[in-house]
Amino acid sequence: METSVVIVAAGKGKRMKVGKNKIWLHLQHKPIFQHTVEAFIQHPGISEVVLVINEQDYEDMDRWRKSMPYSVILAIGGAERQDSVRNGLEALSKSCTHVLIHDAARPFITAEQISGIITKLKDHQAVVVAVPVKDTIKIVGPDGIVQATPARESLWAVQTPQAFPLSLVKEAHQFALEQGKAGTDDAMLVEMLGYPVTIVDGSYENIKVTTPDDLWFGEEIMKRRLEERKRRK
Ligand SMILES: Nc1ccn([C@@H]2O[C@H](COP(=O)(O)OP(=O)(O)OP(=O)(O)O)[C@@H](O)[C@H]2O)c(=O)n1
Ligand SMILES: C[C@](O)(CO)[C@H](O)COP(=O)(O)O
Repeated sequence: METSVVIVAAGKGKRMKVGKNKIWLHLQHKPIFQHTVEAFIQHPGISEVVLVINEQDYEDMDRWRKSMPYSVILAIGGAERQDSVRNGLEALSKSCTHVLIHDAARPFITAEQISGIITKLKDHQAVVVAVPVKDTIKIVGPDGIVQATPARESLWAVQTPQAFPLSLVKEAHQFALEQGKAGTDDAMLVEMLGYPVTIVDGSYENIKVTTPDDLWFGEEIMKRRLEERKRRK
């Protein structure tokens, strides 16, 4: 089993409202995407890292990559996240058998969570990190009227990483492309092929930095983790 990671960083960051791709914003003096890349690069279970970026970020990203003491493969993203993932999968080396797919915008992923998903992948087809939802979720119609309230016990908020055998996730993306299907995560495309997807416990800290309020929350998480690390030394 040779496991790689595809980290997608080719979004626009529109909801962050800073006029540029949010992955360049800093948390604890480091760009968001660098925290994410380092979580995987330092993990013994990960063989290679493919970072999917915007074409217009290529020059800056190439400069950043050359200044780092580790190797990252760059690939160019597409219009939607699904297109970026597909391009990233194509950039993986021939020896790769399994892949984790992760959002660059989730820099709080830990080594323990990466290990957990890799271990689970040894005897499951598809594995996603998720947490039970804390709020009551309602299905609301376009008229603003509540249509249903699903039982909370069965609702999980799904995060990344999501992990798959490479051949399976490639087949799922190819199927979606041919059928014109879109999924908001990669597991959804695998579900369309009829394969079971298994949950592994995530963390409420593994947020996707999406809106401005996520930045101050993220700073607090990073600061606390750094202090804990210092205390342990
Ligand atoms: N065409 C796209 C769209 C998204 N992403 C990546 O997918 C992850 C999750 O997407 P999201 O947080 O929604 O990022 P953005 O698309 O950048 O945000 P927004 O929807 O606010 O523009 C991010 O790491 C983002 O860079 C990508 O690689 N290619
Ligand atoms: C893949 C994902 O992070 C799982 O929660 C999420 O669906 C990405 O969503 P977005 O549409 O890119 O915000």
